[in-house]
This record gives sequence, structure tokens and C-alpha cells, in this order.
Amino acid sequence: MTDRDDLLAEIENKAVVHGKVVLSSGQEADFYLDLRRITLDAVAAPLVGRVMLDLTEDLAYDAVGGLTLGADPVAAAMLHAAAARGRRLDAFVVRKTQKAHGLQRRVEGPEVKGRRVLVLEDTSTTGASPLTAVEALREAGAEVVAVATIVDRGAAARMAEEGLEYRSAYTLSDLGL
Ligand SMILES: O=P(O)(O)OC[C@H]1O[C@H](OP(=O)(O)OP(=O)(O)O)[C@H](O)[C@@H]1O
Ligand SMILES: O=C(O)c1cc(=O)[nH]c(=O)[nH]1
Repeated sequence: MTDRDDLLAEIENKAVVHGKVVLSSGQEADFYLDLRRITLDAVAAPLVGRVMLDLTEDLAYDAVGGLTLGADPVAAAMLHAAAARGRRLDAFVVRKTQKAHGLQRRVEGPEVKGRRVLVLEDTSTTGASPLTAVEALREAGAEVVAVATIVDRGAAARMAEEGLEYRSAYTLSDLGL
């Protein structure tokens, strides 16, 4: 079994919830993928880090993150998996709105200005969330090299429209959904 196989089994066993739900976009669906049950799980999170590093190993970037909250533990998992491989990889968090006090930053963590960054998601349906992150990162002076998600629910066309390189570790068909 590879990390990719092991993570797929973890997602199938722990994250798939059947039943009517309203999604972030307002669309209705018959199932939900609660990837937080994966990215915050002691067994699955280390797999997330390695699988997402493997998925993007041909891309040149040195910081990862995305729109809080779904992207945050994915970024942390990649940071730690990279460190275990002897690679330095920073993480960042894109706030949904700019902080009004303190340093009033929208992108938190080590400075991203002038750096090549990978935008992350746990799952993408319309792609609105990673596009919000892309916009904030470009405003902060970062160069976005690609968007990567654990499970794609249908955002590939939107990403292509925006001219963004897009990777997903799994699609719904991998999950039999
Ligand atoms: O591709 P999209 O249409 O943007 O939908 C997917 C987004 O929805 C979920 O987050 P949610 O908006 O529920 O917020 P959260 O991360 O704060 O839980 C998920 O973590 C993605 O970020
Ligand atoms: O589109 C969404 O909001 C969404 C779908 C899904 O399966 N899981 C999730 O966390 N968000």
C-alpha cells in the first residue's frame, strides 16, 4: 500500500457523510466530505502531508497555505512532512477578512512577498475559496504557482479559466461518489 492508497482509505472511512447538505457556495448536495476529520486526524494528517508533497513535487514553491480554515491543517501537515524530508517549507494562513487590529495582516505567517507559493484546499467545489486566497496572495506580492486540493469536487474548469495550474490528489470517482 502506498501513502496515496492509505489516505484514500482514511478518507473513505472517516470523511464521507451521506445526506442533504448546503455547501459553501449555497448549492445543495447529497453528501459532504468532512476533510477536517482527516487533516486533524493523528493517522491521516501525516499521510496528507506526504501525499500533497508528492502531488506537487515537480513544482517550485517554498511556502504553502490557503484560505482559513480548511487549508490550515493541510499546510501544517506539508510543512512537517517537508521537514521530515530535510526540506524547508514555510506555511501561511489567508484570513477571510483583513484583521482590524494588531499588524492588520490578511496573510499571516512568514512574509510571502516576492516568494513562489502553493495555494491549498482540503476540498474544492466551485473553487471560490482558493481564488479568494490567490487574490489576497497576489495583493501581498506573492507569485502563485498552482492550487492543490486533497479532493476535487468539480473546480478544475474554473481553475483553468483563471489560468491556474490545478492539482488534486483525488477526484470524486476515486471515492466512488
Ligand atoms: O470550492 P468552494 O465552493 O469554495 O467550496 C469548498 C470550500 O468549502 C469548505 O470551507 P467552508 O467555506 O465551509 O469554510 P471553512 O473552511 O471555514 O470551514 C472547504 O473547506 C473549502 O474551503
Ligand atoms: O463545497 C463545500 O462547501 C464543501 C464540500 C465538501 O464536501 N466538504 C466541505 O468541507 N465543503
